[in-house]
Amino acid sequence: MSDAVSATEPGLAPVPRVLSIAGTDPTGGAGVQADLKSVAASGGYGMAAVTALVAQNTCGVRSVHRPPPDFLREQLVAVSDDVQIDAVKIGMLFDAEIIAVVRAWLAEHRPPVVVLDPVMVATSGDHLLQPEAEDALRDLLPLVDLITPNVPELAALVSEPAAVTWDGLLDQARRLSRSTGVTVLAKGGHLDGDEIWDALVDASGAVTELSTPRVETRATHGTGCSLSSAVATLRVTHGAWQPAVTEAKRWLTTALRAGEELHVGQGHGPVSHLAETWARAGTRLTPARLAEHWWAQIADVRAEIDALPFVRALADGSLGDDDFSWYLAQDALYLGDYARVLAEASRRAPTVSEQTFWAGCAQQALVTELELHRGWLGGSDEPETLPGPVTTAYVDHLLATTARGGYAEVVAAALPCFWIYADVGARLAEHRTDDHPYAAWLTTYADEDFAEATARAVDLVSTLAAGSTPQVRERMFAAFRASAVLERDFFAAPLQRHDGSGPTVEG
Ligand SMILES: Nc1ncnc2c1ncn2[C@@H]1O[C@H](COP(=O)(O)OP(=O)(O)O)[C@@H](O)[C@H]1O
Ligand SMILES: Cc1ncc(COP(=O)(O)OP(=O)(O)O)c(N)n1
Repeated sequence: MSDAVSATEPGLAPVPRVLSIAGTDPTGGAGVQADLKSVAASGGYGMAAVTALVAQNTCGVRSVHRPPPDFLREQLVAVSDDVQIDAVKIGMLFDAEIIAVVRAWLAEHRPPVVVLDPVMVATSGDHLLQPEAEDALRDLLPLVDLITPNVPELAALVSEPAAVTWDGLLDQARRLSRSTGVTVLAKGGHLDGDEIWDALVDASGAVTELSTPRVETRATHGTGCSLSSAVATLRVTHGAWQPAVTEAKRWLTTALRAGEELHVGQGHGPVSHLAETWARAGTRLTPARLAEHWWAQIADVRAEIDALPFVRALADGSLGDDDFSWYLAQDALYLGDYARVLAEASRRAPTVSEQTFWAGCAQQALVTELELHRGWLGGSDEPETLPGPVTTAYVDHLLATTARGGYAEVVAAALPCFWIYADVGARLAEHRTDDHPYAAWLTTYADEDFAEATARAVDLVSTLAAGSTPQVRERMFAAFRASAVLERDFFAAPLQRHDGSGPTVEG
């Protein structure tokens, strides 16, 4: 049975239908293009009526074409004649004639939620509202439910110089809210500091402050547009401003953090509106990239293994017989339980092909265990050596993962024994010479079937991880890394047992 949530499952909140009334940005970072992505990322259905066409990119505005105001009226009426609008976000209005059209339409239709981002001057310094239209914009304010000015916009709306302190900004926001009767979201992004403060201020003077760490990035184009349209959408879902703003800011911070990954433009690039959605769906993950990433994430452990005295002594042949035999005995003990874990992976496997693969690996682990006893350890099928603390810790980790975790975590925990062993083994095998004391053992590392099984195991686990939720993927990686650390300790144990130091399992 699929565990996907049906798009029409009872109990889900209805999808907010959100109309953006704004200008355009052909590079997609600001204006209606940003609004549509922000609405979608916030769970809404986005619509757009265009006020002005702006030739701009991440470096600045080149020119503005304002279509006849009547055509904006036609767009608005076409939407409202047909669609029940749950929220409106208003952005760039450009001049008094456009403002008059929006004002008349709002007065007639009164959508339940109206958010106004009083766009005036772009970061590049270009005017997106003609200065002589500021009075018309002020007159529009009482018709909206939330105003979201940045520092210079708030200053312009209260006809004062820009605030330079947080208290100064709050004071202006209080006065704007009191004079208009409208809640204000004052944005402090233009003030200095490692923390960015924003505040919701309502007409009664009540203030809710919200802070986020400043994201060090050049990708800040369109943050105001994106935040206001996300807030409009989330206000419909949550029914109140504070949770809507809190959620929108959390989302925007993630989008800001991922903005530079988009490599859009040479100036101030856009935020990555859908970063969170892509991460949740694993859209940008391929099994190959994930495998590369996991391998890189254990580079420290792999380097420590290569530097271990045991591995070096095995390579140059200086390893003592006793230590070598002890290592083989521990390996045999480990393999007996490792085979049980692989058999359990086979039992839980979702496809016959995976079931067969893990069952084959379990059988091979047992064959190798028997070969160790009968060949290398000279005789009995029964172990004579007791498991050392690292062997016990490693086996306990695998068995606990099997007991508590799902299939995905079990196979992730099982992977380092293939992958690290094959990797270290391939390098050790290069040291084989005819007179090497461990020549026969080093030959076993070059086994082609094991290399093939390792490649299949890496592919199966990385495919599973790439298709899992971030939570499951995180648990898989934790199980994988813990096994990698225990692999290291397993290689360290034969010589460490002489100096009494124990395993160094990470918490
Ligand atoms: N570098 C940043 N790190 C974190 N949040 C930011 C950053 N820049 C802007 N923001 C947030 O984005 C929103 C809009 O920012 P702001 O720069 O104040 O307005 P505008 O984009 O309208 O000029 C605010 O909520 C602000 O806190
Ligand atoms: C069409 C259009 N609308 C608004 C803006 C300004 O966007 P904003 O979110 O205030 O972001 P920046 O000015 O910081 O990019 C715009 N550039 N274009």
